[in-house]
Amino acid sequence: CFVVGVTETHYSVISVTVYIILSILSSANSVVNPKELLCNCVGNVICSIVFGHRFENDDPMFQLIQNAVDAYFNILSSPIGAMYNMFPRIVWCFPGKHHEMFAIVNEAKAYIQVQAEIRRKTLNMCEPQDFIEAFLVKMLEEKDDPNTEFNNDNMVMTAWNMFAAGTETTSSTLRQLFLMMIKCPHIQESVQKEIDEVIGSRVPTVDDRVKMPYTDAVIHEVQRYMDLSPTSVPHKVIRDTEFHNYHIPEGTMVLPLLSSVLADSKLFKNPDEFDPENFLDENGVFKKNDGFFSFGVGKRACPGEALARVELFLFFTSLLQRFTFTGTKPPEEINIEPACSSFGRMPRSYDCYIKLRAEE
Ligand code: HEM
Repeated sequence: CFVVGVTETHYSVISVTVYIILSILSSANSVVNPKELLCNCVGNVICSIVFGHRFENDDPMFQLIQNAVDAYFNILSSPIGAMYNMFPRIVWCFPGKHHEMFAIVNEAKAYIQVQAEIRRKTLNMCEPQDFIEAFLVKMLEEKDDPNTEFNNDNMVMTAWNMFAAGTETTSSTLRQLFLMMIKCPHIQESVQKEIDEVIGSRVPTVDDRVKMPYTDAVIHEVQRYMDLSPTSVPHKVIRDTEFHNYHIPEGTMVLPLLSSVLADSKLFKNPDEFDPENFLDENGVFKKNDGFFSFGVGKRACPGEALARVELFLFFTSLLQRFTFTGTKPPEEINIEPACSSFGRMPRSYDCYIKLRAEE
């Protein structure tokens, strides 16, 4: 099956980074809200994987997908979304914005389907070029297996899931990362110092991460502190289960409370504070922490973790290598506490200056 290796991912991220840097350059030194910029670049990484190429930001098909993801998250974060998650059949019968959301998500899925039809005609079984082609190859290989999961519906759904699960999560984390840099300029300076020493002016690579414990610790700590998905996603117990003297009957819905671990004072010093030292030992070496549950844990943990970690590292270092982020108000007035929605904890909207470091 098509596996997105680190190298392919790396090149997708880097090619998208060039565009984001160019977009920032055109608005450097003026006030910007980084949301659209970051959503577009993360969205284009998923496009590179699913469709095999990136889009211009004003491409109508790219905008269709971005709007579908946006509508999906707006509903997911709203009370109607929370109600729909619990009582889908009842809420479906009521009028409301969720119907508009389903309509636009269906348009995005129809686009994925059209792209699959185009690829079906010229499919090279030996060299799939993107996720859709790889899925089609698997469908053909397993066409005689009555139990195969590789069918058309699953192709469309998994491609859409890459957008739904892999864009807002990563771009929100990036927004929170840069917000923390604005709030804590001394931390931003230390990250930039490490970038200058380890990477200099060349293009960052994933291999740099092991040589950059401080930067890695900052990224981990931002993820821990922001606690993007406090209750993870609901799971259902598939058989009667005994767990720590509790009997959990088959069919029970279970919500893993990731926050209870991410904010455990036995695992993290001052868990309510933002402190990269949580992931560093006394010699400044990166220290793994078993309580880092931002991507969930176990068999159903996030399958996009490796991709997300590459994106966070490469976008963060590529941008701080060239730019410094500063706020439009003094750091002490900046609220870094993520806003709670029914879906998760999202960074607050903010404006900032993105200044070229060469001009500092
Ligand atoms: C910073 C970025 C991300 C965070 C914090 C994150 C976090 C999570 C969490 C907490 C879960 C639930 C795990 C569980 O049920 O225990 C999850 C599931 C999932 N994530 Fe991510 N994720 C991120 C990025 C991505 C990316 C980039 C992709 C794919 C391109 C992705 C695809 C998925 C999918 C498909 C699931 C559902 C897995 C299942 O149901 O078995 N995620 N993610």
